[in-house]
Amino acid sequence: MGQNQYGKAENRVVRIVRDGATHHIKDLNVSVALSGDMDEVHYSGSNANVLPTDTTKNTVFAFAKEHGIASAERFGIHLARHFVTSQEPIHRARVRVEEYAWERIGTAGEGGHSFVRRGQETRLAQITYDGQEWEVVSGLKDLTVLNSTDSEFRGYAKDAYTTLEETRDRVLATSVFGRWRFNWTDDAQEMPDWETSYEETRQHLLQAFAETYSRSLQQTMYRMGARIIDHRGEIDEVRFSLPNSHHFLVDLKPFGLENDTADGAVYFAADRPYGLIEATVLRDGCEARIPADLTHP
Ligand SMILES: O=c1[nH]c(=O)c2[nH]c(=O)[nH]c2[nH]1
Repeated sequence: MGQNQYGKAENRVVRIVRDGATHHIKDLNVSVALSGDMDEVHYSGSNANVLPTDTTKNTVFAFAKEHGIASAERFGIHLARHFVTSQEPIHRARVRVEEYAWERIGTAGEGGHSFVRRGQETRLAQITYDGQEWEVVSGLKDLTVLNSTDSEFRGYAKDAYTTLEETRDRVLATSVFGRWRFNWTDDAQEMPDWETSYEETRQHLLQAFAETYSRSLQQTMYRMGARIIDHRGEIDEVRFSLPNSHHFLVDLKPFGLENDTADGAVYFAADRPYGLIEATVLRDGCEARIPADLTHP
């Protein structure tokens, strides 16, 4: 018997808090994975150590009511602690959360109960607890960004199969899948403010994307990670997976039209294949722990 885990995946929990006529919404997709003393479950079929996945599902919904959802991370911490400390055979809990953002329609008060889904990105959080140490990895996916200039790609290695033309002015676009690991690992440490941390980290990432004069997506990506490490002391590791969403200049010569970047051009936005540029950026002295090929949930 090798590594094994079980739990209920993708519990879609929506919590509404009423503050008079102004309502607040948290919309999560929560996946629980438990592991521990489970060999017999697989060998003999004894379920004595198995807390049903149905129970883990119920716990997610009950905790949303009992404890509220201050943040995806806080909620995941509550759940992981509960499973590991209340069930002797469970030695480790991993809670993955996707959070969907809602934006108020109109002002709080009159339109205080009307929301429109904010489609920019999905927020991610993964909380792992083994009874002693915490690991919190937060992040986001599907945050699509584009620079319409200040991006070049030239001076690269060439061989017999190279046809790509060098460019000093291209569109740089990607859909950010980023994760970052916190150095909060112990209950004795002061917990970060998860909501502020998320908003600020997201902002640093966007700012670095916008402000970097790019010689490659690799360089831009490194700047995004380095800016987070420089400004957010609670984060030790950032991992990015960035598709290079190629925008090719269309050849319009057959129609007697020049299609030149300098005075605004027409591009073909190709969806595949795409370059896939990935890296981990680390604080000095820290080790990489976010698996390179981790996907969600
Ligand atoms: O930013 C880029 N990095 C690459 O490694 C690469 N390769 C390529 O064909 N275009 C690009 N662009």
